Amino acid sequence: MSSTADVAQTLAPSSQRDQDPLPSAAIAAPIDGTTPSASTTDATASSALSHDASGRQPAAASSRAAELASTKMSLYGALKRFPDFPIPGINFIDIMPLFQDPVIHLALLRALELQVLEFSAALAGNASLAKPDVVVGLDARGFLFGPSLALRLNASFVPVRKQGKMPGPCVTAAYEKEYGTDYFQMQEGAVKPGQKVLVVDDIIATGGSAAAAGALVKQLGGELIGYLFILEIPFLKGRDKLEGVPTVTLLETDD
Ligand SMILES: O=P(O)(O)OC[C@H]1O[C@H](OP(=O)(O)OP(=O)(O)O)[C@H](O)[C@@H]1O
Ligand SMILES: Nc1ncnc2[nH]cnc12
Repeated sequence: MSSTADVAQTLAPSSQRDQDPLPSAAIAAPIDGTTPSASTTDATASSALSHDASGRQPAAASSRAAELASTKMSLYGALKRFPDFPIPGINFIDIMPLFQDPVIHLALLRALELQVLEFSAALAGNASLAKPDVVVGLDARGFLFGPSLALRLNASFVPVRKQGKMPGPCVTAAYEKEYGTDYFQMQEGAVKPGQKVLVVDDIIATGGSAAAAGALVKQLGGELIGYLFILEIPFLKGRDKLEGVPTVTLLETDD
């Protein structure tokens, strides 16, 4: 009899495709290859993202793109899938191996930073957009990298949790996901009215979880400036539920 480990398969790289941009200058992050610090500013990001007078990307931008492409290949290589988990018919994509090896873990965080910079670059100069004040991570896998990413972006981290896990007054949203119904909550006051919020999670499948989180952010008065995911399953059309909010994913697979 085969164990679940036996049926785990490494994901093959899928083709890259255009993705909706995150807002310009929305997210400041270190791009110079040094250890990220919490003092990175919008000015740091926007100067690094500027195109030169001829309209070409500066060397820093193209080397960032090359680094991102190569890192994505490594990340794909670490993912595994498990057919018929947690229920028959679901091809479960396991992101946990990304955190088992410190080298891959670091590469993931770096790739997330680079990805948001890539899309920020596409809209550089749009003054109405700003870096997030808050990174909101979804229970439970969004907690694995949300706080680390928030630190790199010099933003706060706030959780969205499954119902009944947090004390005090909460706002609640019901949602459907690929394999069932659930309820998400945020603590009242966790996001202040007018704060710019980036919602992050490991996977967007049907988009139900992410849409519910976005609804909670808006209920608290936050400005939802974007979504960021490690992996998208495009055939499930999760983006359709996100109402045109800028959405970035590092990787994708329909397999
Ligand atoms: O796009 P959707 O169809 O909503 O599916 C995506 C969500 O499903 C998974 O979480 P899950 O609810 O299984 O919880 P977990 O993170 O606690 O394992 C995943 O981590 C996403 O949050
Ligand atoms: N296919 C899938 N694999 C892993 N996590 C998921 N969350 C929703 N769908 C999933």
